[in-house]
Amino acid sequence: MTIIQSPSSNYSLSSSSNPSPIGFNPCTNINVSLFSPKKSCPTKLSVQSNTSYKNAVFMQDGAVVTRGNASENEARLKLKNELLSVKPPQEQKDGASFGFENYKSTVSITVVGASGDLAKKKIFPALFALYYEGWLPEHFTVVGYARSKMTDTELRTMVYKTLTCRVDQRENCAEKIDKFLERCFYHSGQYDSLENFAELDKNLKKHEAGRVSNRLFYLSIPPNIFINAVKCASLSASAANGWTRVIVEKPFGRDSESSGALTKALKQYLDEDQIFRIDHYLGKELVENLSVLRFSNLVFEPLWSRQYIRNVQFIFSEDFGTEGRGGYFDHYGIMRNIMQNHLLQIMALFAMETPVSLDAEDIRNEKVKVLRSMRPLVFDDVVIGQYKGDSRGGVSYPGYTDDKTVPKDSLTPTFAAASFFIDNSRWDGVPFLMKAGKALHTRRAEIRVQFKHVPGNIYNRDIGTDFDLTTNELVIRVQPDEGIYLKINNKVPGLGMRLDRGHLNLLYSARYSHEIPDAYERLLLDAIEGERRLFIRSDELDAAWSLFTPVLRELEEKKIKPEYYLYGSRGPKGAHDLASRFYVQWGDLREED
Ligand SMILES: NC(=O)C1=CN([C@@H]2O[C@H](COP(=O)(O)OP(=O)(O)OC[C@H]3O[C@@H](n4cnc5c(N)ncnc54)[C@H](OP(=O)(O)O)[C@@H]3O)[C@@H](O)[C@H]2O)C=CC1
Ligand SMILES: O=C1O[C@H](COP(=O)(O)O)[C@@H](O)[C@H](O)[C@H]1O
Repeated sequence: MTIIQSPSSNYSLSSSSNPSPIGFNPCTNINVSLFSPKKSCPTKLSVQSNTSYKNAVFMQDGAVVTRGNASENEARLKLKNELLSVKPPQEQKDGASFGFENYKSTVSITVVGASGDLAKKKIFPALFALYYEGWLPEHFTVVGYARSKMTDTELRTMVYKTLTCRVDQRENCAEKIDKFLERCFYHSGQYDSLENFAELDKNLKKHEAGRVSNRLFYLSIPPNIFINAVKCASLSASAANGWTRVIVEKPFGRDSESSGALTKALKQYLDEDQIFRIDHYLGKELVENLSVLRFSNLVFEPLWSRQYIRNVQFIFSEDFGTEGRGGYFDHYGIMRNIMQNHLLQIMALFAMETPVSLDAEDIRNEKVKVLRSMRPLVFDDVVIGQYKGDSRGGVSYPGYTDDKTVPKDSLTPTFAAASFFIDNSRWDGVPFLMKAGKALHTRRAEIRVQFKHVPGNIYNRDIGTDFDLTTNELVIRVQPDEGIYLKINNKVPGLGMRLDRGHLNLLYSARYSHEIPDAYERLLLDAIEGERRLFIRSDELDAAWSLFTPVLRELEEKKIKPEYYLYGSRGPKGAHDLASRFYVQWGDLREED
């Protein structure tokens, strides 16, 4: 039995399914019911389905209101979406009939900056994947908004070119694409025009057709126009009788001051709980799994402290440069682009205490505590690098400053390594190392946990002299080839006694047949459902900037020259020197690791 409490009303949604406590069991009947504490409201809405889900029955107070095909997940979702937005009769505009139709709500998703790179690359494909898999509410509309002139048909053609059926071997992809595109519309307007947003409002109302309207605005535009767009969306196009939420893309400023100013400006027009600051790394499957791994496995949680862990590493590398985005990148650099947000967020999740519950506020409270317990970075904790051109095997690779949008004398780091300490009782003295770089030898993102050596190890003489080789290491590979593996020492089979290092390996592609959803799918769905757990709260953001701002300022004021490294290499030597100060080796040094 699960109970979902509606954040916006006094309703709770309970669902039960027998006898499958975990996961989806296709051979069960399900009951999903809504209980309202207010007497004037219907007391029970439910769906019952037979084993094939062919003829699910949706009921209100025991009377059948509709029938239809439904899988268990779809039925749950449908009821959840439908019922959580129910308003008691006195709050309904017409105040009269209270049939099932009146509870129906709709979600309008406006992609602001629809003509841009992120919208095409990530947002439209993610929305389609959600639609394809049945996660979007029954009534939804997607509206692209930008200055470019486009018709609905032109938008659809543009979106169509970005869509693929993410889920392998699934049927009806073309049909689903057509159906999805029928829900997509375009509205041209300026980002700072209240009038243009008022026209958008009219357009949205047309599609919402009198239903309870919920509106999500995805700001996929350059940061200098965020505030204008938020102002116009909020003043001219907020939902009249449902929720209004805004997803804001990074960068959230470039230091404590600018971030604080952005937050202040956003809060002139929105409440904090309407702002969804996206960090797409929090939507990645393996990052989502971090808490599950730790808090639901007895074998890990007791080891998660200074007592057993020697150091923790957060590693991000890309095997391509800034190609095409150099202009944007040069203003921010790798520390703002990857470390201050993606890696730091993962680190906070990794190191937090057990939250009181899985509620967004409980989790974010714990993350803030970690961030506030960390020592701000100082100059000596940081190594910076910049890639230069190389040619190998007849191919030439451009240097960072060869990018036409980058100033020739740019000192912007494309690589950085840094060491952190969390001054609390759990982590006192444990180095947390981060490195992030572009144009390196490989593309990967991972968390590496290196454990302490076994004290008085009776097998020492069978191990050899390189004790680092015997370190137990837990690797959480966020991408690519998602997986979790633990390096252990093992006896080489045979009559002698020789140890080597083996991997206990949970490779996702071998274990799970489902394709892993893109991070944007999870985050968009969460925003639609009002789930804030994976979005950044303003105090988290402040704490994150406090850690980085002093050192970023010092690097820039002193015009510190980055250490150069070749395109496609493993990055500057300084990163190794930084780690060795703590008697640590980066775990990704060896190819087979
Ligand atoms: N692209 C990516 O991979 C990522 C992007 N982001 C963030 O997402 C947001 C959108 O990124 P992206 O799609 O790459 O951005 P784009 O540069 O592609 O801009 C999006 C749209 O905004 C409009 N626009 C661009 N520049 C201006 C301007 N100076 N004044 C007014 N309108 C402008 C254009 O639409 P029109 O002219 O039609 O109005 C453009 O199509 C940014 O905040 C970015 O930092 C974050 C992570 C990754
Ligand atoms: O936020 C950003 O992330 C991407 C890397 O994201 P991934 O999901 O492809 O790993 C990075 O390329 C970009 O520079 C940065 O702004």
